[in-house]
Amino acid sequence: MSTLEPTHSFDEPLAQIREGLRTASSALVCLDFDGTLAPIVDEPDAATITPENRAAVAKLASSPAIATAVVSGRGLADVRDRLSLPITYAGNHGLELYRAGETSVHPIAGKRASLVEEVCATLEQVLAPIPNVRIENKRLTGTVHVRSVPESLHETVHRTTRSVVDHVGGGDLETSPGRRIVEISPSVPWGKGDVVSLLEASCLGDPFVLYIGDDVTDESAFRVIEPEGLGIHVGTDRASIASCRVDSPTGVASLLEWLATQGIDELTGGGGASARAPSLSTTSSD
Ligand SMILES: O=P(O)(O)OC[C@H]1O[C@H](O[C@H]2O[C@H](CO)[C@@H](O)[C@H](O)[C@H]2O)[C@H](O)[C@@H](O)[C@@H]1O
Repeated sequence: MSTLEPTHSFDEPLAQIREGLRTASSALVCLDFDGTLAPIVDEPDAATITPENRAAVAKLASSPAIATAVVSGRGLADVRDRLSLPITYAGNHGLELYRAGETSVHPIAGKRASLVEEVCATLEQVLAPIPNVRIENKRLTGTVHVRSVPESLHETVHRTTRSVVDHVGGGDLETSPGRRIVEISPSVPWGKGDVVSLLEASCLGDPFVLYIGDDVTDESAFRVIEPEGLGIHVGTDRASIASCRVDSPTGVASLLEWLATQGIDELTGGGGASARAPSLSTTSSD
């Protein structure tokens, strides 16, 4: 288990990325959206990728040597609209995937969308008295937001959500935690880690894989890519199994900008445009 403290020199993770890129035939860069490319905000609809992150992802997308994917808990159409860049997108924690012009949906999740719909509709009614609670129906999954709900009512929201999910879903749906949210998903053994493995398997040769994310659902992706690849946790508010971290979406932009310039040169053996080294730090193990 990793802890957030102490942080060490920035040279070690960068050296690992350089080495990984130098010895790989391709690279896969996977990015979470909320809290990674976009700062966390109170209103989910208002989340926006920072201009720096957009510019860096666009640069990465233009490199044939690097496959870039956004892997989000948001619905696929929602997250695609928020970037509108020609890359791969996995929505609903990997239950739906858009790549090379084609969309695929996890077959069991597709069949359980009506249950998610029913849970969301029920929660809209039973949670109506809770101030500022927000229910996001993402078709294959749902999210109950408590960020703006008074702290004293969080436990009520969590308990009510679990109870409705058990009642309507009867074992076909489950709940899991996120950043001031309760996620409602089909109980299938498929998450961000699985979709990242799928993307890795379809890369040319033996790719170097980087995954950058801030939320608990990103941990499954860190688990599948390390130690050959590198997991980068965004934030300072909780422990992560990722061996490296940056402190905010601003730090993510520096790293992506570095990847899109010097990183591509390491991968392709180019001469090297220089970019300022990003502020990466390693996290030590307990
Ligand atoms: O996997 P992600 O792309 O990080 O998506 C996870 C959830 O992100 C969104 O909620 C989070 O961001 C909101 C906007 O900043 C914030 O208000 C909320 O508290 C966060 O949990 C999104 O609304 C969810 O659907 C995603 O599952």
